Amino acid sequence: MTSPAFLLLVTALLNFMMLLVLASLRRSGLPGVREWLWANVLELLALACYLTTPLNVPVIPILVGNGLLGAAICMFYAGCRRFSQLSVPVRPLVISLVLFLAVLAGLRFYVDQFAMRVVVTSIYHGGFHGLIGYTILRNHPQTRSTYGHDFTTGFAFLLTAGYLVRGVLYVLHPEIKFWYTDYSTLNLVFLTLGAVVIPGLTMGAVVMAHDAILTASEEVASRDFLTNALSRKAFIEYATRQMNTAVRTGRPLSLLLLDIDHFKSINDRYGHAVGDEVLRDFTLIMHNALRAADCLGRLGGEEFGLLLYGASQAEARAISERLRALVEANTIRIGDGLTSYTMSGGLAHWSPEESLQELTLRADNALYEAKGAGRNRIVVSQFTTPTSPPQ
Ligand SMILES: Nc1nc2c(ncn2[C@@H]2O[C@H](COP(=O)(O)OP(=O)(O)OP(=O)(O)O)[C@@H](O)[C@H]2O)c(=O)[nH]1
Repeated sequence: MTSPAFLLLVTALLNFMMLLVLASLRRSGLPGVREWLWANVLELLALACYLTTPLNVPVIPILVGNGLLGAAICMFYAGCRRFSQLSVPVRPLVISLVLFLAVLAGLRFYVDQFAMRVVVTSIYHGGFHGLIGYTILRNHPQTRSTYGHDFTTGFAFLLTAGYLVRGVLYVLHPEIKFWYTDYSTLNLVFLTLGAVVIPGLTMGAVVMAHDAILTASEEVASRDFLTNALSRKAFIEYATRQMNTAVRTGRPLSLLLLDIDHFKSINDRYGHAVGDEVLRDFTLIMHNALRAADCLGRLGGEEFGLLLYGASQAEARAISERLRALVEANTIRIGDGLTSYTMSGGLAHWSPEESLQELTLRADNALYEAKGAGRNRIVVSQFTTPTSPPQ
């Protein structure tokens, strides 16, 4: 038969299993995982204290057990804050826990008020679950939906509601029996819900952590290691997406292909390491000069692609010229001296009937022309409608 003790054992088992799952994330180095692990350990210890209730040593379940469980939810909240790159308010957390335990001690050893203890516990835990839901909701990634964040937020708010209902119920019916000896359906429902609190939240945390790991590895895979510009593959994917958006919105789009002039001679003269430094310096100039929406990709060697979304043909031309002038005016320190380098560019303004390949070909031809015309210049490709062959 289902009893409160049996439910406590099931909770402990669930907890232990989630602890093992969480332990697999220790190596990830993600902030928050350590606190979530501690929350599960503390909950396991709290459950062990509750199981001693029949021994009739009230200090163990009431003060030690509730203290450990209170600390577990504080730890879980701290983990959520650390995971969301927020600081942990250690002092307020400790004060809230001490106050909570002081009130519980008063409600047991000065006036023995079981129902009031349940109300206070419900307010304490309900409040923390509300804070957990709020923290995760506030730090939900802006650009995509993530199941882990949605689940954790929803579950935490649901638990807040559950605790509030329990609190209100005990205010209205203070005659309800002591939980450990109460086999009523209502008590068992509350205990069953309580059993899934930390394991459920931990499951949400694990899914959020997996999402963060996946996002970080996607980011690494899409970036060029040396310059941090987008890799060729990621740039083409990004350009394709932007082109589809431009088709929908009718906003202008330009592609600028950039190439550092005489880069081979920089390598030959100063060595490969300095060549690498020039590549990094070049990317830095671009990133400092561009808007976040303008995307730079390294297409290979010393050739880069820049997608200018939303800029008219005249604007794209002015931006390209400004970038060229910035590179020309820039100096880079090599050993004791300074040196400078230049770049050439081929600019093509997108016409809606053009594919990405056709646009790239035009920009590439313009770049070739810029090199042939003496380098350190931007050549603009003009789109011409292909004429249909005579009938
Ligand atoms: N340091 C360094 N060099 C690279 C890297 N990738 C390619 N290169 C070098 O870039 C050089 C490109 O040389 P070229 O294609 O002849 O171009 P260039 O010398 O800039 O001549 P123009 O483009 O005609 O002005 C080659 O020597 C490659 O070895 C890299 O990641 N680091």
